[in-house]
This record gives sequence, structure tokens and C-alpha cells, in this order.
Amino acid sequence: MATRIRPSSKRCAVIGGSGFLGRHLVEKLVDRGYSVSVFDIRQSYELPGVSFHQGDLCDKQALLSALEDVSLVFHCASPAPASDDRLLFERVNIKGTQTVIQACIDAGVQKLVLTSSASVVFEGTDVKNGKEDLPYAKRPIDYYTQTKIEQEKLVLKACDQQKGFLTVAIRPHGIFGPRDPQLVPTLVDAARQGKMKFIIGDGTNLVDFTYVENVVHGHILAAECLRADSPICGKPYHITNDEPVRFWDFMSEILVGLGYAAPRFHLPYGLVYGIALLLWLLTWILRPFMSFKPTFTPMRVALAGTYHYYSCERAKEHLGYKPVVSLKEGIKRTVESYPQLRRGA
Ligand SMILES: NC(=O)c1ccc[n+]([C@@H]2O[C@H](COP(=O)([O-])OP(=O)(O)OC[C@H]3O[C@@H](n4cnc5c(N)ncnc54)[C@H](O)[C@@H]3O)[C@@H](O)[C@H]2O)c1
Ligand SMILES: CC(C)CCC[C@@H](C)[C@H]1CC[C@H]2C3=C(CC[C@]12C)[C@@]1(C)CC[C@H](O)[C@@H](C(=O)O)[C@@H]1CC3
Repeated sequence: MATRIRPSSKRCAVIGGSGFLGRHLVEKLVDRGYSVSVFDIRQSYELPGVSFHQGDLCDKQALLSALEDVSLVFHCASPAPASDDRLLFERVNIKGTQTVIQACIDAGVQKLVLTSSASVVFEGTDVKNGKEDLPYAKRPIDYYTQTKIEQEKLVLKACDQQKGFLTVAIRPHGIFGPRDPQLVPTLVDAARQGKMKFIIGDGTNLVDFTYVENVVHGHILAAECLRADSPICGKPYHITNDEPVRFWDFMSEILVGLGYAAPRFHLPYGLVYGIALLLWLLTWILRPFMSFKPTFTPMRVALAGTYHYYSCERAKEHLGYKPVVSLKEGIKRTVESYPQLRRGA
């Protein structure tokens, strides 16, 4: 049974609060009576009750000014997975997270909630109803995943009930919703280039896509349940819609909802994965001379052609988590939120 504390009048901070998930989280926190301090390298909006601090999370002094009088920190900043920039991921996700932890400790922050990712256990092979006790990927499929693993380990290891610094990690999977700069825009871009005619594999693979408000709900529950005597200290939690869906059915619903044709023709998974790997190698070799971003990266092909859905039983049991928006409703709201991406717009 989840023990909850009332939202305090104290300030909380959202690192990465200008991003897709971060902004939805900030909006919900404000609704719930928190006063929020956003720390981000960019400011993308203004909101009453929210103060903005622009800076790089690798800069401890800059962080400290945003953490003044803050007891709860959400860390949901990361470079975009598509950047595929190893040095950037290492600097921000690993060294930057060490800086965030140290800044929290120095500022007297009591709780740190990290946005991790369910992909920390994904190696490109099927994961069916994966639980949190699955081992971290030994051969992570990209630099993003590799550094998300290190980041999660750092945050969970920093949990110290004696010293009163409590940490927890939320592992969402396939977040979607209004203002997402990644999933729907990439899909529509591929459709507009005529690249979404094909289904990779037999099209029966089940995966999790999680509506952004459910992810926000999981974060807030975790923050409010995090106490020195709680079983959630230092643990990771999957947060999903708890409705695994066929990858290609989900993509088709979004595409058709926006006026594009659903993919129809099947291509063998191994062939497409091999081509994506070759293309990735080629872009890596040519990187000093030219920049080229293939649509079908090995990570995207692996996600499109395998099973990857996760159990959120632990979150239900320890946090009292239950999705608040169904997949059907989430898809409807998402499609309606992108009039500019409709066919012919
Ligand atoms: N989108 C998904 O499907 C998904 C799924 C699982 C986990 N996650 C995790 O959720 C978090 C949020 O992802 P998102 O989809 O909202 O991404 P996003 O790119 O929209 O937001 C990330 C934010 O971090 C900020 N940021 C990046 N580098 C920074 C730095 N050095 N200093 C300060 N701020 C910096 C960016 O400016 C941006 O506003 C990330 O940690 C990501 O790994 C995302
Ligand atoms: C061109 C098509 C084959 C696919 C077009 C849609 C893709 C851009 C998305 C489908 C699944 C998405 C996804 C992520 C990014 C966008 C997709 C590949 C993540 C890798 C983003 C980072 C998260 O941590 C991952 C997670 O574990 O949730 C995402 C997994 C799904």
C-alpha cells in the first residue's frame, strides 16, 4: 500500500523542464500546488508559478542557484537519442548526472527522482513482460542507452537513507503525446518521404507506448511515496500504459489518423537490420566530412521489429500506480494535437 505525503509548499526543481516530458511534468506539478524551478539549457515557454534557470547541468554553480530552497528534484534532461553523439551523451548523462547528485547533496535536497528508460535492459532481442530485475544490457544498442544505464546506476547508488538523501528511478517506455518532438514528427517525416510503406518483420511484435500523462503520474507518485522508510528507495520502476500493442498497429493508427496510408508490405527483419547497421557504419566513417542522418538506425529497426513490453506490477504495488489515460484516448489526443503534421497541411 502506497504511503503518500501531501505536496509541500516547498519548491521542487525540474532539470530538463523545457523538454517534452519535463514541460508536461511542470504543468502537472503547478496544478498540484507545487512551486517549480525549471533548470534547462534553453527556455521554451513561460508559466505562472514557474521560475526558469537557464544553464548546463554540468555546471554545479549554475545548478546550485536553481536548487535554493528546493527539497525535491526531478532529473529528466538528456541529449536527444537521435544525436548519436558519444561524447555529448557521456558528458551530460554520466558526468552531468554526477554533478546533479553532488549539487543536490550540497544544496540539502532530500529527494531525487530520475527519468531513466526501460531501454536500459534492451539489447535488440525480445523482452516480453520484462520486470525490473532483468540485468542491464551487456551490449547496449547505442550510446544513448549505454549512458542511460550508467546514469541510472549512479542515481540509485547515491540513495542514502541514513543521510536523508533519497533517490528513485522511473523507467518509462516509448513516451508519446502532444508536443513530442521525436516519435510522431519522425514518423510523419518518413511517411512524407515515402518510407513508411513497409512493415519490418511479420508485424506481430508487441511493444509498450506510454502516454505522457501516465509517465508524469508515475513520477509524481514516486516523489510523494519517497520516504526513508519506504521500499522504493534506490529502486527502478517501469511506468507503461500497461496495454502492450503491436508496434505496427500503433504506427498505423497514428499515420491513418493524420491522413497517411498505413504500411502494408513486409520486409525481413534481418535484412533491414543489416542495412541499417551498414548505413550507421558509413555515417560513422564519413562523419568528419559530412553529416547524414539515416531514418532507419539500428536502434529504430530493432525497436520496430522485436517485442519490448514491460511489467509495471512493481509500480502498482509500491506506488499505487495505475495508468490515468488509456492508449486509445492517448492516441486520439496525440493525433488531434498535430494539425500541422496532417497530410496536405
Ligand atoms: N521520449 C521517450 O520516449 C523517452 C522514453 C524513456 C525515457 N525518456 C527519458 O525522458 C527524459 C526526457 O525526454 P524527452 O523525450 O522529454 O526529451 P526532450 O529532448 O524533449 O527533453 C530533454 C530536455 O533536456 C534538456 N537538456 C539537454 N541537455 C541538457 C544540459 N546539458 N543541461 C540542461 N538541460 C539539458 C533539453 O534542452 C530538453 O529540454 C530523458 O531523460 C529521456 O532519456 C524518454
Ligand atoms: C522510421 C520508423 C521505423 C519508426 C518511426 C518512429 C520512431 C522514431 C520511434 C518508434 C519507437 C520510438 C522509441 C524511441 C525514439 C523514437 C522511436 C524510435 C526511444 C528510443 C527514445 C528514447 C527512450 O528512452 C526509449 C524508451 O525506452 O522508451 C524509446 C523507445 C521507443
